[in-house]
Amino acid sequence: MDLSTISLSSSLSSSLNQLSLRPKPASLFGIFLRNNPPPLFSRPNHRPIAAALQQSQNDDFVLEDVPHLTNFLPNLPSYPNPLHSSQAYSIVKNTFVSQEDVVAQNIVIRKDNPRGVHFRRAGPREKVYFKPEEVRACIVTCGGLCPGINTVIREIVCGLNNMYGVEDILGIEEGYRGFYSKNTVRLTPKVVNDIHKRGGTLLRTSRGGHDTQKIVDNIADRGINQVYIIGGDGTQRGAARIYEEVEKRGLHVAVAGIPKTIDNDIAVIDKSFGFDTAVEEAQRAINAAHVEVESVENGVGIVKLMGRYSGFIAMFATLASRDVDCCLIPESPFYLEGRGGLYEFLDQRLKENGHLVIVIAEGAGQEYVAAEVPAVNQKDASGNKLLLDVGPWLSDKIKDHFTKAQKMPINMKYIDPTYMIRAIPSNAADNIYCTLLAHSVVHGAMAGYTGFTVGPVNSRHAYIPISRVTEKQKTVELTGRMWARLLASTNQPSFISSDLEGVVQGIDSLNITSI
Ligand SMILES: Nc1ncnc2c1ncn2[C@@H]1O[C@H](COP(=O)(O)OP(=O)(O)OP(=O)(O)O)[C@@H](O)[C@H]1O
Ligand SMILES: O=P(O)(O)OC[C@H]1O[C@](O)(CO)[C@@H](O)[C@@H]1O
Ligand SMILES: [Mg+2]
Repeated sequence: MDLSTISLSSSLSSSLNQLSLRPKPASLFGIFLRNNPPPLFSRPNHRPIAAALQQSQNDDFVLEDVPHLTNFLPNLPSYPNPLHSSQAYSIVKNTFVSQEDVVAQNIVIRKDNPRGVHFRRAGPREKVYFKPEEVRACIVTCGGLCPGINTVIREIVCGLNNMYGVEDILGIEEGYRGFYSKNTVRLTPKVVNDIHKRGGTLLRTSRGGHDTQKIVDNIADRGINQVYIIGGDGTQRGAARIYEEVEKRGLHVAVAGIPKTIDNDIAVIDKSFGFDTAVEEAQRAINAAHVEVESVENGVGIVKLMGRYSGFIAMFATLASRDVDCCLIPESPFYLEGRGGLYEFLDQRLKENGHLVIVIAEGAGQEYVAAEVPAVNQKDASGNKLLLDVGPWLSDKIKDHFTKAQKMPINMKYIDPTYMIRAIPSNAADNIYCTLLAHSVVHGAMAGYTGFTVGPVNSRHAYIPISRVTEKQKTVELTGRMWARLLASTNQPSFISSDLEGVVQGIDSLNITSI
């Protein structure tokens, strides 16, 4: 295959760019961090952390710390954590997380490896920086829907109330613009009691409308002193700007982000809440497609799943199903014609089995669709590029191939369950996950941390600088074992020609860590 005929999809080139040619020794990295802290890197305000940083001079232990209110309000008083007298927590052996407890970002290391990046462990601290009776908290939800948003809302409200005795909790309606264009709603354990059984968000959501000055003016005017922001990468960028403005104004306000997106494209954390529910629900659509196509002659099923820039839902739904013959994702190129192309594969698979199922992420193949339909280049209210609909495009291309080129009629069944999958309530596992997320973020804000997000890093919840989760979108690693497992399970072509394969393998053999 002539390499020049494969225009590297933007997602493939970004995948290959993932493998940066960065020198290994983390001591450079460690020194880099200490001398060039990320924007929200705070000066340590606790003796133990300073000691840890001192320690890092020796063994490249790097703490990516999160800001604390005392960084810019040094005389802020602290109080004993009310959990000291909580009946539920009184039997817990180590109720409080030590200031020295950190979570390692890399847990597969070798004896001589530097210890690398660590984050503060999430959880209750001995001291809090808010009197419960003085807390006025608010919760806002932004961006696309995802299973579990209501569970996070519920557990923030119940966590604040049951663990810390906080009564004054407000809901901001319809995303960021709700701060300055809507009345607030009061949230109590009674109001949120059963919302976890419903999909969507009790507070409604929106895109666009982020006006940092107007939002912070409103926070100050309303006397709000804790802000819980549930949203994806865009929302968290907005949360960072709110935190920076709050710090600039010297307000006693904790700003905390809870990462949310069905695409699971949030960096650093193991996975985003609702992702497992979405993968589970996608099985119903894939199964329906498989039943349809195996019940007719030459049945071809296409199921389009969400995944604007990252193909995690498509990849995991395919691996879970085992009824999928080909999975197409934004990160991996594919081409239709010629040796090793999709048509060749479909011809062969239809001859072998008489039916097949394709799963395609909505962000896959955009450059091919754009080559055939007038570019729209429209953006949504948040500035995200609107996708061209690759599902019907692929369905038509395959139908044309078989009816015109192969003179063989096929039975095409196209299913688009994208919104069905993200509008459902979270499953049991995600409900537990959402509860831990909500408790972690409440403990963090009460302990005076701010400008942070929260999530599991190697399955231990940690406080992560917002800049870390927004610096890049997490994408599927084409040279990773999970994608290899997928290729082995579907037996689909890799669509990476032998010429390019050499390049990708070469990068791999240099044992370059992908960022
Ligand atoms: N760079 C940014 N700075 C400030 N605010 C932003 C930024 N990017 C997005 N926002 C705001 O965050 C909110 C949500 O952003 P967006 O629509 O991109 O969804 P998201 O949070 O990325 O979630 P998802 O990807 O799951 O849909 C919007 O109100 C948008 O105005
Ligand atoms: O919610 P909207 O504006 O229809 O946008 C849909 C997009 O939102 C997401 O669900 C999350 O970003 C994407 O997977 C999808 O492309
Ligand atoms: Mg987003």
